[in-house]
Amino acid sequence: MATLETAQTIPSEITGPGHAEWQYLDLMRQIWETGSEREDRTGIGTRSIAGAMLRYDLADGAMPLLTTKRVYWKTATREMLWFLTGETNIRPLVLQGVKIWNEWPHARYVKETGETIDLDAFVQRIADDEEFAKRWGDLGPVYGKQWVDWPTYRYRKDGLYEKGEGINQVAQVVESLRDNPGSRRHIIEGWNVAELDRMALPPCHKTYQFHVAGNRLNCMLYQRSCDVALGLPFNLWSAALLTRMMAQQTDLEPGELVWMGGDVHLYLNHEHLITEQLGREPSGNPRLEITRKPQTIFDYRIEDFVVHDYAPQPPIKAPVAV
Ligand SMILES: Nc1nc(=O)c2c([nH]1)NC[C@@H]1CN(c3ccc(C(=O)N[C@@H](CCC(=O)O)C(=O)O)cc3)CN21
Ligand SMILES: O=c1ccn([C@H]2C[C@H](O)[C@@H](COP(=O)(O)O)O2)c(=O)[nH]1
Repeated sequence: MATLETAQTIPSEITGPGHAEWQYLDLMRQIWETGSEREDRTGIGTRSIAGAMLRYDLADGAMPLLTTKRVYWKTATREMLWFLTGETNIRPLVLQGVKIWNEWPHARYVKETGETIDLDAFVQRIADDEEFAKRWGDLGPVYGKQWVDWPTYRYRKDGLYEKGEGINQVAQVVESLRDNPGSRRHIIEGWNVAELDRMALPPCHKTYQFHVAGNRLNCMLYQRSCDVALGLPFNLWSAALLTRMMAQQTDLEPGELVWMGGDVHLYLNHEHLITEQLGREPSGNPRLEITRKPQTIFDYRIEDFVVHDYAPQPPIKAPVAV
């Protein structure tokens, strides 16, 4: 009875033309129809536009989780928890069955050793052989490292310098949100200019800024480069997830997620995905429940997250551009 009543009273803004997911689908259509075609680093080619913004209200557990294809939110959540550990080796992800970062270490291994090992065999070796993983599974000082252990240097009297203590930006932002909510400096930055050349990929979701409005916590993410078909569904989920965890830790209510993209593109070999997905309509309103309040932002576990009301349309597979 209660369910039926709820179903009948859902306002049209939520299920109909005003569904928040149309922002994503409209962006996809706009890029495909008007984007400028260009060659890109991966050699695949994209259609691309400069600058875009998406806004999602996170009140009442709402999440920007796409319903027009299945998004593997647990995979994205495991990746976020991995960032928060400061880890940059893919082995912990591999051991949890998360495959999204495998292509990059594999490509480096093949390039540097000249050995022709296929991706699955390489990944199996990362899982089985800790020493091998240490040597070949690292992505360099990517997100996790910069977020929780941004390197510093101390200058000595003799003119040389030595390593200082790393900076935990995530912990600092939790503190500043608690102690100085009105600050305009609640920023987590991944773009460490001096270390870009050692990263497998320079950060895409590079700048997170938090904003406290009353008792609500808003988050703005600037993403310099965005693979709209494969990356963005993950990036939206993860940014909203981080916002929710931050809000819980600072006793604030989740507010709005404002996503801003720089080079926002679709890969030319994703045409089948795009055509299929643009023929679908969003439906339903998935919600995230966090079942426990951990001691700190670094103590969340995958079991703490439960998604309700997620009945997506089928997944649409597409190759990732390496
Ligand atoms: N070209 C490109 N696009 C990206 O989105 C991307 C990169 N490179 N490099 C670094 C990370 C890795 N990311 C990835 C990589 C693969 C998938 C992917 O294949 N997703 C599939 C299956 C996911 C799964 O099996 O769990 C999907 O259908 O979403 C998504 C994000 C996001 N990033
Ligand atoms: O979280 C992510 C990580 C990566 N991407 C995409 C964006 C681009 O298509 C590539 C990165 O290539 P660059 O040449 O370094 O821009 O990966 C994403 O969308 N989200």
